[in-house]
Amino acid sequence: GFFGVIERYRDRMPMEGIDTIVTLGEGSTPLVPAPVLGQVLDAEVYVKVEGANPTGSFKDRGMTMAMSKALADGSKAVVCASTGNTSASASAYASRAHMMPVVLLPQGKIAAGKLAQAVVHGGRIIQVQGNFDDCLTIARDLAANFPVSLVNSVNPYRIEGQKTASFEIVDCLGDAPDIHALPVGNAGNITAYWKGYQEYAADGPATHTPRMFGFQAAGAAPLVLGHDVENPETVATAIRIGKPASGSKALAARDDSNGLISSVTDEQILDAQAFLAAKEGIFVEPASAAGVAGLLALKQSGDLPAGQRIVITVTGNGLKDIDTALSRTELSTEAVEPSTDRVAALLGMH
Ligand SMILES: Cc1ncc(COP(=O)(O)O)c(/C=C/C(=O)C(=O)O)c1O
Repeated sequence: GFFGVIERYRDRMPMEGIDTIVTLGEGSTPLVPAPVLGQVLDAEVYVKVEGANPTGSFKDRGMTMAMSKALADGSKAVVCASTGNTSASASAYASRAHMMPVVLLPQGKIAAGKLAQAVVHGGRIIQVQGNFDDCLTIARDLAANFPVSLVNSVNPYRIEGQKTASFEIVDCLGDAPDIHALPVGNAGNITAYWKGYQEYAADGPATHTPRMFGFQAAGAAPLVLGHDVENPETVATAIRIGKPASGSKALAARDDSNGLISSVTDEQILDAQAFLAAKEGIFVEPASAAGVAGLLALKQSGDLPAGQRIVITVTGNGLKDIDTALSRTELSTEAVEPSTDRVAALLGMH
């Protein structure tokens, strides 16, 4: 029947005090084999397509839990800072729960698709003249001083919901992969995956945990540099974050899993986005391709062991940010009068 991630993994979720589930049927997303990418990486590669969630990103997994808890707490409004996908998801799930979404966005740095989502769901949208980190500081202050629930990934219920992606991967593959690669911004998602894999290895069907490979954009890589980045810059606006709220947890996931957190350039990110679309038929927004870009770079430098089973999470749907995707496309469209012969001729069909 109609179910989301809470119903599917209810016995592993903190349901205390929650009796109404706010859900849009999130989760159960495709785990797509990527043979072309596997060939290049000399690995067995699967892509976890999180853009297939109801609002087009992995945030929905966390939002169903955070919104259900906010409803249980009697909140009338929720607040979040966002680079776009959290606000899109919070707006949808808050509307579903008849709560007022308040979203704080870095002025002028949000992809059009994501802004459109917050607008149509009727969120109170405030563009802050600063970056995501400034927005998060304000959101946390508001939640601390006013009766609104904070639904950023510092909210543990977000992490609880997002860990379900690891469960799905293990349930599908029969065990954990050797390596799990994904983008890292505010670092909630890598924290959630690691938690899920640990839980499933402790008392679930997994016999081991994977190495966590996180990738940041070179212009927004505080976890690689070892210090905050005051003015993060990247075309991958979703991960244009300089002070990751879950940074210490991400470093723990890296160390405890014998993994790594590295950075990739905007060029590498956009090349990976184009590769995925052209060679595997998977269209993701720029930040989502950071994991693919990172693995390609590791292979290039001889730092990727061969023959591994690798899962790469691509975090958001390509439709969120079509301007960036189209900004580089060499392929031009062709116009022709309405005649089959003309079209056939254009296509070289004789
Ligand atoms: C497409 C996409 N890919 C990767 C990330 C990084 O995840 P985290 O490391 O858990 O932050 C985000 C994050 C977005 C926000 O932080 C927000 O929407 O406010 C994203 O939208």
